[in-house]
Amino acid sequence: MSRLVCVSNRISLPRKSAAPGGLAVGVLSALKRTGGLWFGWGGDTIGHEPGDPDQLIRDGVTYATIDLRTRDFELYYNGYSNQMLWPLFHYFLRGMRYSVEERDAYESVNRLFAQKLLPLLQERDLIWVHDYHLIPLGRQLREAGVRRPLGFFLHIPFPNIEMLRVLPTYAELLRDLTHYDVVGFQTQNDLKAFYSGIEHLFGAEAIRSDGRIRVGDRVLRADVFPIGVDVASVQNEAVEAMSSDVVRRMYDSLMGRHLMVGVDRLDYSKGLPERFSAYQHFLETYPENSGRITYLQIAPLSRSDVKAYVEIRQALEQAAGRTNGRFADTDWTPIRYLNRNFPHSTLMGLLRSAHVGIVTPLRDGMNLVAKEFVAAQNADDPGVLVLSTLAGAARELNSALLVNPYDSRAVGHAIQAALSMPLPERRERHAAMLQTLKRNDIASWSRRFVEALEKADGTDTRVRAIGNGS
Ligand SMILES: O=P(O)(O)OC[C@H]1O[C@H](O[C@H]2O[C@H](CO)[C@@H](O)[C@H](O)[C@H]2O)[C@H](O)[C@@H](O)[C@@H]1O
Ligand SMILES: O=c1ccn([C@@H]2O[C@H](COP(=O)(O)OP(=O)(O)O)[C@@H](O)[C@H]2O)c(=O)[nH]1
Repeated sequence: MSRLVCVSNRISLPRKSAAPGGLAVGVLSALKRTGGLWFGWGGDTIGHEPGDPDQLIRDGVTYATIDLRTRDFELYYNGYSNQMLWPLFHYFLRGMRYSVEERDAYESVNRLFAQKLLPLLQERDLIWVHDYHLIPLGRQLREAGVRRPLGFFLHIPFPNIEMLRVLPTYAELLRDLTHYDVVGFQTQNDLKAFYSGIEHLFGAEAIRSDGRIRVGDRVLRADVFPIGVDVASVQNEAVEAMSSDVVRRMYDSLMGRHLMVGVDRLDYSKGLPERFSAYQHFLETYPENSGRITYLQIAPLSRSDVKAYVEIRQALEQAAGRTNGRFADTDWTPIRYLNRNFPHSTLMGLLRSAHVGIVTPLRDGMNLVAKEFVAAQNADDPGVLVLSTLAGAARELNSALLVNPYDSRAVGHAIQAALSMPLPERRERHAAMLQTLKRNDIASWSRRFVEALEKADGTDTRVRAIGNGS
């Protein structure tokens, strides 16, 4: 029997409320199914010298955390990961900057992760590395002698070679990815973009007719593994949260108005200023909605030390203030804008209470909130999802009202269409999306990826599954 080892920059410890990020939600669900080890940065402390990992065991999952030095946090996390790779991979060249010092810190923090992880590894482990912070980790582990199957999953979009080439070290990045046995992406588009890079660097002959990639004596599998949600658990959370104090108070405060909800980390890729403009456009074009709709935007702060995130925060405060200043009445506030995070279960209740779920990122790897909105609905009287075509989730949720997030007029129209959609159409769209979500849920995401890793191993290494989840 093998053990699953997940590695990610940030991990979500069970004693804390879940970190507001899809990666943490997804990895935790995967590990709860199979058991295993989750290794990474504890997520909220910096400044300590990284020693031996702290370990905590809960329900078959071992959480092993290390600290990050302040300088590493600055250069590796705020710098290279979030001011170079994040904007580049989301096609925002404007917010991007390259620094050799940050690139070196990225490399050395990956080496630190490899060094601290190595003593925890066991003979039959399957190792699954997550996301852009840790691309070089596979090579580092190979250099340290690890021969076990190594998988990598990218939670964010992968840029086409014409965009990737902007990165001075794009060739190293592509080469690093070839040290894994399985490389997974959210969508077919991301996979195609990866192939464009492989072809550019190694020639078309590196891509075999079965889609596998051959580089030197290594053959790897690249494929699409769209992350999903635990539909039953979201539904249960949502139903239970409806009677919680927070959701009831919010519901009562609506006084019968329609509710539109958005939930996004405060990140420029989520398209919040454009969404606020679209809402303003909607209020101007359809004035009959004045006083009859409340837009609740939950936007927990994220990466607050990075300049672009400070700027977006200021811009949004002003935009929300402008809309409320212009349209509010003595008994009505058009936008309720909250910079705080909520427990996952409470959020599911808020999503269930909404007539409209608004998810309009300018670019997003997947967007789990879009999937959770659908899963949380009452199937007899479901709300309507307005979804950006530029979110990975749009590939599967094609019965949502799909919009271009830059087109504020179209988004405004979609909000109006959502509010006036007849019940039979709402049910039909919701049923189609729910079926897709059930077919491709979080368990099938992790099962498919782990099976691909097992095949890479070639021996009987099947991962132990806890309970009867799989
Ligand atoms: O850890 P942070 O810097 O606070 O950021 C939170 C996470 O954001 C990103 O999430 C991505 O993964 C989701 C699940 O696959 C996906 O739905 C979403 O589109 C992505 O943006 C980031 O990729 C994670 O590494 C962060 O932990
Ligand atoms: O206050 C919050 C805000 C978000 N989330 C969760 O964080 C995840 C966000 O994932 P998504 O893929 O939508 O975006 P990301 O933040 O990872 O880019 C979803 O599961 C949300 O339900 C949460 O639990 N509490």
